[in-house]
Amino acid sequence: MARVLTLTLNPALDLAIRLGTLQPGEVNRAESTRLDAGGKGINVARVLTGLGHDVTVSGLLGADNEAPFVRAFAELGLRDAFIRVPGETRINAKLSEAGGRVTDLNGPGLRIPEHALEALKARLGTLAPGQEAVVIAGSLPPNISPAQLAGLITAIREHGLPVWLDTSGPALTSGLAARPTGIKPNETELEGWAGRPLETAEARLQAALRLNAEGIEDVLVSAGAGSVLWAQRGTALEAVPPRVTVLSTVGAGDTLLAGALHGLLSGWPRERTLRFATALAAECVRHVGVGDPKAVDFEALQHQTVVRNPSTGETLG
Ligand SMILES: Nc1ncnc2c1ncn2[C@@H]1O[C@H](COP(=O)(O)OP(=O)(O)O)[C@@H](O)[C@H]1O
Ligand SMILES: O=P(O)(O)OC[C@H]1O[C@](O)(COP(=O)(O)O)[C@@H](O)[C@@H]1O
Repeated sequence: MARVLTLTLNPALDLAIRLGTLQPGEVNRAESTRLDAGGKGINVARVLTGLGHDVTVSGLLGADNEAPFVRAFAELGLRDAFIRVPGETRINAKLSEAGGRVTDLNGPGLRIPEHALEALKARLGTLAPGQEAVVIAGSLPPNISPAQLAGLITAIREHGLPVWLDTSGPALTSGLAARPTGIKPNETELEGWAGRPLETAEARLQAALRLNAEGIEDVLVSAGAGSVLWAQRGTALEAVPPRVTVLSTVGAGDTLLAGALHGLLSGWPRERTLRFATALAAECVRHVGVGDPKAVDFEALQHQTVVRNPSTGETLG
């Protein structure tokens, strides 16, 4: 199994709220609420450690409400290398309605003192050697610039490590200039990079292949229940997720990325990797929390995942 470092610059406590139908402007009575340590890099770490990898989590964490994170890291067996910053980590509300609609309300996050980013860079200098892959995932805190993110990617790439980036907007655009090895945009994030709507499968395929040509080896484009497109060094595969009943889509993108990285680090063929990652992400949306490869029907979910060549439509496997 591999050693992996995940970086979450803007973690969050996820407040999962289940309710029948949201009545905006009214008093709503929730069926249940649950607070979990979250943020994209931490979710990726959750999945990877569950799959047997040796995972270190780092980034920038509010010192004033760190307890749920510290507890989660200890329970999951994650090595905690977060830099503590003054203040509280944000709380992101996730509303899941009975009909399957999920609404995310994500906070901006903490302002980061300059010395904390310097401390993180110094820590990365000691953490990076010996890792086999680094994942940088999630939004940026309000006063960390996209250029600073690009600087972090460059510094890690200088250690000769593959870097996967999952972010959006200007952070994605700027991060791409530092040539991460892989990215996992959803359709909207890919359109944000392209600067125009990508309405057809062919337009999304061409955009992903263009990113390959610009030096991004792996481009994994997710589109919810629709499909996953994986362009790798100029050739593409596509998967259609199995049909499942949606309870919470939070963590699905993180699960997809972690599942793909697991296959890559395990040296699996691409078709197996894409099938596994797509099915694991579909498993995730059936409940609160990340995808569980030990789910009793996970084998069946993989069988129900269709993997095909997006150019010819030929089904594989
Ligand atoms: N309704 C759904 N049914 C089945 N699988 C889903 C569904 N929504 C998401 N997934 C799985 O989760 C992956 C990531 O979801 P997506 O919404 O595209 O990511 P993100 O959360 O990053 O926007 C999809 O590629 C798919 O495998
Ligand atoms: O950093 P951002 O973009 O605000 O996203 C943070 C949110 O992303 C999550 O990691 C979920 O991500 P995905 O649903 O895209 O997998 C939540 O835990 C967290 O609240």
